[in-house]
Amino acid sequence: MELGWLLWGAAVLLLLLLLHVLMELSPAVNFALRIGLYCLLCVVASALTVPACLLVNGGRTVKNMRIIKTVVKTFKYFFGLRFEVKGLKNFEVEGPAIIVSNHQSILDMMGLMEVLPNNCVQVGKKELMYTGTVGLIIYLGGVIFINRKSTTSAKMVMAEVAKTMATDNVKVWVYPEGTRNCTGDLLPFKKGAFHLAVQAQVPVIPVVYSSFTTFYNPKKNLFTSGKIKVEVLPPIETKGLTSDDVSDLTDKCFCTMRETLFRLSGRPSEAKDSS
Ligand SMILES: CCCCCCCCCCCCCCC(=O)SCCNC(=O)CCNC(=O)[C@H](O)C(C)(C)COP(=O)(O)OP(=O)(O)OC[C@H]1O[C@@H](n2cnc3c(N)ncnc32)[C@H](O)[C@@H]1OP(=O)(O)O
Ligand SMILES: CCCCCCCC/C=C\CCCCCCCC(=O)OC[C@@H](O)COP(=O)(O)O
Repeated sequence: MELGWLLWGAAVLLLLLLLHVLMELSPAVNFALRIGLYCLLCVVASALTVPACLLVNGGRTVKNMRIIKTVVKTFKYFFGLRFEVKGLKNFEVEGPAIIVSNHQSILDMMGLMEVLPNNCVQVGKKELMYTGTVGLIIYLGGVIFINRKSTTSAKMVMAEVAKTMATDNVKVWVYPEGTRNCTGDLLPFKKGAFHLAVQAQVPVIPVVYSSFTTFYNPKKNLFTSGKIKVEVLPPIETKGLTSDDVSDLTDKCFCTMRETLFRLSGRPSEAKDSS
């Protein structure tokens, strides 16, 4: 019996040593293992957090986000990530608001939880519901699911959210690029978030995360430790705006966020580029 345990111990040690050597030798193995660890953490942490959410809050509610946030905020220590946050005071608006931010990777969930204000739900693609325990925890957290393949259905869900935001007093977090983009720049913004803000007559609060490209790049199998700068920008008011103003509002927000992204990432702005 004792020899059996000893052999198991030796086997585990050998495996860890082998993984370490492979990680040192091959960037691809290093990347796959670190992403694998992140996914495993998400799956295991979700499985443990589901019962906590059910016991404390009884079912699907935005209040569960507080529990999820506490858990996810510990993940950064596994990957040597640091966050430098500025402008949290800008979240302190009276009542609901639309929060928009850039979306670079599945790692964004760590940055999201670093600054997430109370009573705030995210808009997510419906496919996330089918990711096992992760889908379950996201459902319990009150995430609003949209079908990106059907504009009509997505618009209907957003219109419903515009109606209930005020009564439920929730903030809604939208990734206006609509998909992940880790190029160090922004994709053109979809207009859903801005229609929502105008329909509900609530401010838009932009949040910008510096580019991950110095420490995370799937194409180059790069995933090391790193620092992420986060800035919560002043709210953009929408009182009195109509659907005719949505394009201008979208453009204004895009320009402000792009300028901030370049500044935070130490990249010269377009204006400086051309001079
Ligand atoms: C324990 C650990 C576990 C971890 C736990 C972590 C928990 C947190 C989970 C967080 C989940 C985060 C998930 C992130 C995502 O999934 S991002 C992807 C999904 N999100 C989005 O796509 C949002 C952004 N997209 C939009 O806003 C789109 O506009 C959308 C509403 C989806 C529609 O898209 P699409 O079909 O592509 O159409 P267009 O955008 O091109 O629009 C077409 C025309 O319609 C007009 N429009 C759009 N919306 C509206 C509206 N609400 N009302 C009226 N009109 C609307 C739009 O202006 C276009 O017309 P014009 O071209 O302007 O004439
Ligand atoms: C029974 C099924 C089991 C499935 C197991 C799947 C396990 C998944 C495990 C961990 C994943 C962690 C994900 C954390 C949440 C990430 C949310 C996110 O970033 O979604 C991407 C979405 O914004 C945009 O998607 P696309 O860029 O358009 O694509």
